[in-house]
Amino acid sequence: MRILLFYSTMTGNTEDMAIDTEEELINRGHEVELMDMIADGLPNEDPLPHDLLIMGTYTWGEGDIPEETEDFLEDLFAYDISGLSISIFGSGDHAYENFAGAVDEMIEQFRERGHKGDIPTMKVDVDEMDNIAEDIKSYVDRIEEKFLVK
Ligand SMILES: Cc1cc2nc3c(=O)[nH]c(=O)nc-3n(C[C@H](O)[C@H](O)[C@H](O)COP(=O)(O)O)c2cc1C
Repeated sequence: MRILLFYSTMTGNTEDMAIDTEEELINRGHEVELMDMIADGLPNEDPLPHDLLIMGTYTWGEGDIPEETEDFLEDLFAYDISGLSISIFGSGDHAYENFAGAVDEMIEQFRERGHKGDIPTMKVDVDEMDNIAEDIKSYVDRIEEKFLVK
């Protein structure tokens, strides 16, 4: 599959998850473009021709989507995303009431804009960040089960 993988990060956890996910996807033969939501932004071209759009975000405030992820979504929602294959992951901290709440908020926003398909997700706690290999493998398993046309 041709995959666009975007992430936003403040202290690097979500970036680490994005890099490991990219590596796992490449090892399985997929073509991945890894991009930073702030530094790279959404390409001017229509993102729809890609087979899959994966987005990673941290959570801010009280379960909120960080501003840079919001800005990215605003650009993305200029397109008709209703039929887009998407997946969302996030890093969070169970010390907060709303664990990785930005992931759920993002799903809500996609639903509000007419996206009806399944959205595979992965959430990882800051304390588990040193040991994410299994999380990443099972996440990519679920992505392939859902989207890979055999
Ligand atoms: C001010 C602040 C608010 C946060 N709020 C939440 C939250 O509501 N839920 C959560 O799961 N994590 C919350 N976090 C934790 C971050 O999402 C977590 O540390 C994450 O791994 C940071 O990702 P990054 O390293 O990619 O920037 C918050 C962190 C800060 C500094």
